[in-house]
Amino acid sequence: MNADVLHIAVGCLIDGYGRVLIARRPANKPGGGKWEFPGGKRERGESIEQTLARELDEELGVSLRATRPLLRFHHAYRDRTVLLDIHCVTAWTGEPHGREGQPVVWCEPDRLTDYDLLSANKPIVDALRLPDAYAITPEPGPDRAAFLARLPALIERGVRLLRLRAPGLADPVYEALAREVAAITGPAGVDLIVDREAALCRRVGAAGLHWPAGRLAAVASRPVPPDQWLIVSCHDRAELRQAQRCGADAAVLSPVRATPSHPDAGPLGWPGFAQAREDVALPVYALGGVGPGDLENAWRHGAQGVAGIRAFWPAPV
Ligand SMILES: Nc1nc2c([nH]c(=O)n2[C@@H]2O[C@H](COP(=O)(O)OP(=O)(O)OP(=O)(O)O)[C@@H](O)[C@H]2O)c(=O)[nH]1
Ligand SMILES: [Mg+2]
Repeated sequence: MNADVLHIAVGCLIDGYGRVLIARRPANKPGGGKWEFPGGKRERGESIEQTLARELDEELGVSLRATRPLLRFHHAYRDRTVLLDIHCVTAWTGEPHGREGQPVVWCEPDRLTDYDLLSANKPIVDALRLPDAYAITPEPGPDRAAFLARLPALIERGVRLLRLRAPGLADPVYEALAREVAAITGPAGVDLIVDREAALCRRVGAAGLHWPAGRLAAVASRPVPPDQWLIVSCHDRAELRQAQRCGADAAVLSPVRATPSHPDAGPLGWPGFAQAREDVALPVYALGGVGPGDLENAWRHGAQGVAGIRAFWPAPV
């Protein structure tokens, strides 16, 4: 690693209510007065896990018990470049407090944007707000009532992010169905992600838009406002990087394994997945022959979580 790059261990403590701990940086440090996730610089001879443990002890007075990687990316500030190595911390001992006199706050992920965070932290906030599963619908088929009747079971299973994928439907038919799906998912707190036009996303009251990488590359600017998700389908590192440049919030990278729906696409495998998503400042879901049972493995390979159709979609009721 370049010696001029500061390697930083960052810890996102998550409590039993799903809240995250943030701290206010002292005025005399770079980015003073802004909010951050606790952490600090790796010292010579330390592993990044050791740095994380030391920094969270020094800054918060806690001992780590369970962590997992969340994101890892470079960010260039005007005066310094950092490699942020971000981990979720889900178990610890000790009561976290600002040991260096810094104010600390427990914050719901959706409220993090109310705080003036360090400017590198946008992807971290997105990763904390997004769930670890992204469910995608199969083609709805001719019986729309039967299709809609399967949604409650999906919600029951804890799905919080759902893409309505129906390439076989004409635009007006798709839009009408999207409204019906939104009427079920909205009250249940599920974020519905739609395909097609950004204006359709607004009209049906969806939470965001899903586009293939090529479509995003062809427009001049991000097609949705900051309060709607923009999730992009990618198949390699170049597409992920481009999605990041074009202002995407998250990506789906596929196929991890060969699937019946895409038998000809060469699978990435987990090492290929990890390599392609390395140093991309976006939460990236793994797609293609994976499901909830792959979650731990997906995290270890740099994924936000798993995405899929078959693995999530309940059997007909
Ligand atoms: N801890 C932390 N650092 C971050 C975050 N985001 C981000 O860009 N950084 C950058 O990473 C670097 C972290 O350095 P730090 O000041 O926390 O380092 P430290 O705890 O070792 O402080 P020290 O220099 O007083 O010993 C800073 O340049 C900071 O701007 C974040 O969320 N948490
Ligand atoms: Mg620090």
